[in-house]
Amino acid sequence: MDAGQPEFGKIVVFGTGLIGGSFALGLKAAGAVEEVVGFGRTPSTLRVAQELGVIDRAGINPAHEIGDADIVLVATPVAQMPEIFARIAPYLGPNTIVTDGGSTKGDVVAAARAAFRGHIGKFVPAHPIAGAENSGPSAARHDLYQGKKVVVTPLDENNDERLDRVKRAWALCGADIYELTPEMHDRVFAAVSHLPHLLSFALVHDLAVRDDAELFFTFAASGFRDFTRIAASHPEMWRDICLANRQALLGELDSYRAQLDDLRDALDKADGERLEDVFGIARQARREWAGS
Ligand SMILES: NC(=O)c1ccc[n+]([C@@H]2O[C@H](COP(=O)([O-])OP(=O)(O)OC[C@H]3O[C@@H](n4cnc5c(N)ncnc54)[C@H](O)[C@@H]3O)[C@@H](O)[C@H]2O)c1
Ligand SMILES: O=C(O)C(=O)C[C@]1(C(=O)O)C=C[C@@H](O)C=C1
Repeated sequence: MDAGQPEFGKIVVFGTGLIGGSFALGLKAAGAVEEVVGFGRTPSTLRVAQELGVIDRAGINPAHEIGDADIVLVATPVAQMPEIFARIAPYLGPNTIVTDGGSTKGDVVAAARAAFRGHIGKFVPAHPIAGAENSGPSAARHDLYQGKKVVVTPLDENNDERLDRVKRAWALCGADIYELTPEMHDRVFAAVSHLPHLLSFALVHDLAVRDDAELFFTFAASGFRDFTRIAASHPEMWRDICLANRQALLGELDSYRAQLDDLRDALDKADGERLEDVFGIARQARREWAGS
């Protein structure tokens, strides 16, 4: 690498929203990329992404953009990825590395294997553990990944050079890099991300469909705000995540229902000791986790 020369030449981003856009802005802020080309579902999103400086230009034909790209990041809802992988597979160049930002890994890896076949080593799966309830290019931030974790789930076919390039790109965005297997990843995030989103959507939905919903929302305060921030997240994205990881999520949901049944039983019996026990263990775990 020449002094003053960005580490990456061309980066292609499919899905220039919160996750893809923040990756592009993070690399730009680090002076680590020459050009960012965006592909989107709608021209208006790409126009906004370009106006905001998230991308330098919109791509028109993958056949002209993939072969000389250093990294192709696919950061669309996960159900869109199989078709995108199939579209770009014929055009991978000798140095092209494909990665993704999807919240689930088992389904994404399976889709990549089906599309890339003998070239699967060029696909390095990843998941930034950073985000927000906001979406689209206007939600993208150059510092979204600063001090946050990115989980890479390497494949046996990934060589060290490709793995290191993907890790390096995320590190340049300010992230700390971790590794899990795709299976372990999906089991963990079913519990600590996918279930909480499902519960938050469920609570707000339960209130929103009541005839007197307004009464409840009028008086809902900071506890409700904290519990439900993530219910403002993108429905399509969360539909895809829940369906993609539904086996692990069903397991976590069953375990949570058992916990609720236990609390219901304690309430029914006016068993304050049991309630305090559960609340106490939860409080300590939450405080230790949050460092407070
Ligand atoms: N939001 C989060 O907190 C978060 C965190 C980590 C990972 N993720 C994952 O990152 C991915 C993107 O999420 P996001 O929050 O950036 O969503 P987003 O809605 O902000 O951005 C996604 C973008 O993809 C575009 N898109 C949809 N289908 C497309 C297609 N077929 N081709 C090209 N572009 C397409 C959309 O128009 C949108 O601009 C998802 O897979 C999600 O699971 C999200
Ligand atoms: O901060 C938020 O709004 C998020 O939901 C971020 C969050 C999560 O923590 O669950 C959501 C999905 C991801 O794949 C990673 C991170």
